[in-house]
Amino acid sequence: MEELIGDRRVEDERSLIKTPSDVQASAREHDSSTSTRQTRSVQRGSPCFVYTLAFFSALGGFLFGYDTGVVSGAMLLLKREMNLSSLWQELLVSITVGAAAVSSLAGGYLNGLYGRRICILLASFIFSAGGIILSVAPNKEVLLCGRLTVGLGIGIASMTVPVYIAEVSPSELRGQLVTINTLFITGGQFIASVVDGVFSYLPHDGWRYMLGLSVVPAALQFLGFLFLPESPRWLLQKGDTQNARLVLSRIRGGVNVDEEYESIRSSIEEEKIDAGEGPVLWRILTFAPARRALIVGCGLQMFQQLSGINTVMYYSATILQMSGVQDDQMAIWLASATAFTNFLFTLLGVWLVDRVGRRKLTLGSILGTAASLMVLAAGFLLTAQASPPVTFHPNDPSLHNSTCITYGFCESCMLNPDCGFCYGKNGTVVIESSCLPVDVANTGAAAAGRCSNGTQESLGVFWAYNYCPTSYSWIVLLGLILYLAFFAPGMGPMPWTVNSEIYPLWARSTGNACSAGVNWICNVLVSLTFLHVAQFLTYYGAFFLYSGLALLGFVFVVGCLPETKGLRLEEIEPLFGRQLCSCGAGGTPSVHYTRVNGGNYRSEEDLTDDE
Ligand SMILES: O[C@H]1[C@H](O)[C@@H](O)[C@H](O)[C@@H](O)[C@H]1O
Repeated sequence: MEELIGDRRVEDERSLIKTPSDVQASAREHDSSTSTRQTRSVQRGSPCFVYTLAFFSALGGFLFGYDTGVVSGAMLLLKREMNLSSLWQELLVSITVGAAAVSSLAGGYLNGLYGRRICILLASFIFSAGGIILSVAPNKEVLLCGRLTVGLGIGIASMTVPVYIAEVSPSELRGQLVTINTLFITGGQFIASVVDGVFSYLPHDGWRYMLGLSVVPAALQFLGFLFLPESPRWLLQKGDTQNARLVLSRIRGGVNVDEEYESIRSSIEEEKIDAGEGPVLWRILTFAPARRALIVGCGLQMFQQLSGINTVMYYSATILQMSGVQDDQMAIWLASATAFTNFLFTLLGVWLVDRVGRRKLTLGSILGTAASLMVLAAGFLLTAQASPPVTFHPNDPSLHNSTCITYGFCESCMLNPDCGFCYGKNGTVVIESSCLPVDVANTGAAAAGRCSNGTQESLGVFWAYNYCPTSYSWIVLLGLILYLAFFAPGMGPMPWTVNSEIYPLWARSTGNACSAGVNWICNVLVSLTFLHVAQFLTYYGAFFLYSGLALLGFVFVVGCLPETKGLRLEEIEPLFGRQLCSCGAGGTPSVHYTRVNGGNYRSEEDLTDDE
């Protein structure tokens, strides 16, 4: 070991011999000292340029949100105009998420090799090409091609943008600026729902505008990034020291960047030794602190999706319909209201992240998410228990072969996606109710019988697809609002923010690629299985399940997520020097990684570290 320490410079050693508790103590110091933060900002100069960089990069987040959000409204029109079967509808929705999963993994390799800037340019180019293909598509095969193309863009953007923003931001603004990316994701989802609403009134080709409009932000981002710089950390890693210093000083508003530059440079020197030999993923898996960071990063992304955000968003229009909004045209605007609430509460997250820190924000958010899911589930449970019986059996011979007419209660009827509940009302009491097959081209009406024109309040006929009339809808609505209020500020953005900062530079691209891949894979899994889970466990069972998974996530965060607020990216690695699932705890670590100018040397206790 002595030989290894050898002739390296002593000053590097001083800054790098840190135990995890030292680093956490420095985080706490930072926490308590607002004046330090202010002094740091003054030293850093105006963050105006950094905000510009964050804005143009976060357009990638906007496109991620827009392209995943816009498809639901576009599909309503497409299925009629192109006569799409449900298999084609599912294909068009899930191919984008599937392609994002694959390209986020590939994005790790591209990021390491060509840099963040090239990857963002590539993503915006792909987004533009995808938007053009979608807007001119003559048939469903070309549409599929376009959806696949935008998915490739989303995957690359989703893993590159947070990394780029984290690497250009000063530490005291990093949390806020990376979280702005998630604000743009939810903003993109909201704008997509408004665009869906506006163009749904066009009799023809409305979907072309919905899908094609994404070209505008994509082209803006492409043009912007032609003039914006590469991440100074990536430049330094590639040995381009001159440009790295220039870019850093430009980003920091021309103030003296010697200290920051030196700290990044010496950390990169250190990492050359940490990094070892072989493929990066292998090196991450065999180097304990990087491996632990990867487990924490992937775990957070997994629990984000397993808490059911995309299911709740998707199901929100129905939840709101349950609460009494019967007008079908309204459904699309109701989805906008949910998307707006998600956006609004993400804004709260931007405000909180550098004030309360990542750990507290995530803990509060996931606990509240679990509790709100229980409220949602309880609402569905009460609704199921009070489910109205089927009392009216229509004589129409075309219905005799339908399984829908075999159901005795609304609950079992609505759990079959081919059926809906048609009923009348006497005050608040449901009367003359039947279970009828749904019109496949328009789920707002039955295929035959009294409800074949959908709900007609003037005639006293009501059509409920996917839900049952209930007086407990207020509990479900309360659950939905609480869910968004808790999820959006913490569990929505924190997995992206934390992942952008916990890996050492040599492992950052690959670490983010893997965790973004986990996010997309879990996203596909949850959305593809939701209807089956609901049929098997009923809706309340499904939401109780998500709530249980969120509680599991809470335990994971309590044990494993260290606080990274206020620390420089180079100061974060030692936080993962202790055994996994004691990262969150204070006190003296049982395992020491002593960084002596170049290596993380395992102390004796570490030999027992086998997480
Ligand atoms: O962080 C985002 C955000 O919360 C979105 O609303 C959600 O659709 C995405 O899946 C998630 O990754």
